[in-house]
Amino acid sequence: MSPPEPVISLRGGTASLGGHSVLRGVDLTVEPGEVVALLGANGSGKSTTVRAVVGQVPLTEGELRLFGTPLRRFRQWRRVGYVPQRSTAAAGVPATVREVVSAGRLARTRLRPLGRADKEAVHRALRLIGMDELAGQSVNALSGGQHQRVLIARALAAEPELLIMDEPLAGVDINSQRVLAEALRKQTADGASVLLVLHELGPLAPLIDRAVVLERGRVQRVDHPERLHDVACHPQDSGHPEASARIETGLLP
Ligand SMILES: Nc1ncnc2c1ncn2[C@@H]1O[C@H](COP(=O)(O)OP(=O)(O)OP(=O)(O)O)[C@@H](O)[C@H]1O
Repeated sequence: MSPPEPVISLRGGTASLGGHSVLRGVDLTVEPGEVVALLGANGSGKSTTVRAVVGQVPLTEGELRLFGTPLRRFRQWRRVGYVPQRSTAAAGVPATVREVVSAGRLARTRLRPLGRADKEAVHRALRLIGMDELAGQSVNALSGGQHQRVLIARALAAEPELLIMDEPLAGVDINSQRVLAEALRKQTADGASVLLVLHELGPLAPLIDRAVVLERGRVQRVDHPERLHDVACHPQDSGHPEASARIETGLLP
């Protein structure tokens, strides 16, 4: 039997934005069930890499496959959940938390009314992310961190096999970070694969199988869990006093 195809396979990904070369030959693989973190300093190309993976930034060179299918032929977007870098896309819309999270089912329902399975998936996502008590509240009454959690719940409601999140911890307090870590642990236990852009690993550290560190649009290095765990959890023991600061920029010693 041949091994399963990687969920994401990017080879030599090259892209330009506004006439500037932003990705310069990025290789990135996410195997089924893996949790991969993309780290790196501001402007190193993390968001552009994930936007290329979801087809929002065209590659000028390189090859990208999702679930084994070249991107140009890939149509199964309901298998992919994407949470963009902190956005207020839902603000200003006269909608409740539940309604925004229900939008995560659109790729499955195609504007048909939500069925029982859809409602259950929405309820599960709200509970997973600790927003069930706020389900009936207007999204305009939410704080920035709560907003971020709603967008994460919207992605989870789609029950994606691949979850891609760009800085999901930004502006989210430590308790909510733990809630998110637990939600992700459950997703991966159910077989989901995850690609995360992070500045700090925080409570997500134990979940991460591999960290790909970008520098100026290239992969600078790939780190494995033992090392990540040591540096994230015991920076003072790593022999590098600035280790905890460095992990925030992806510049591990
Ligand atoms: N729309 C755009 N037009 C021109 N340049 C852009 C555009 N978007 C991003 N860039 C540039 O591309 C480079 C990579 O940006 P990107 O957002 O991918 O970095 P990042 O690693 O995600 O950074 P951060 O940690 O700050 O979010 C940066 O130099 C940025 O200025």
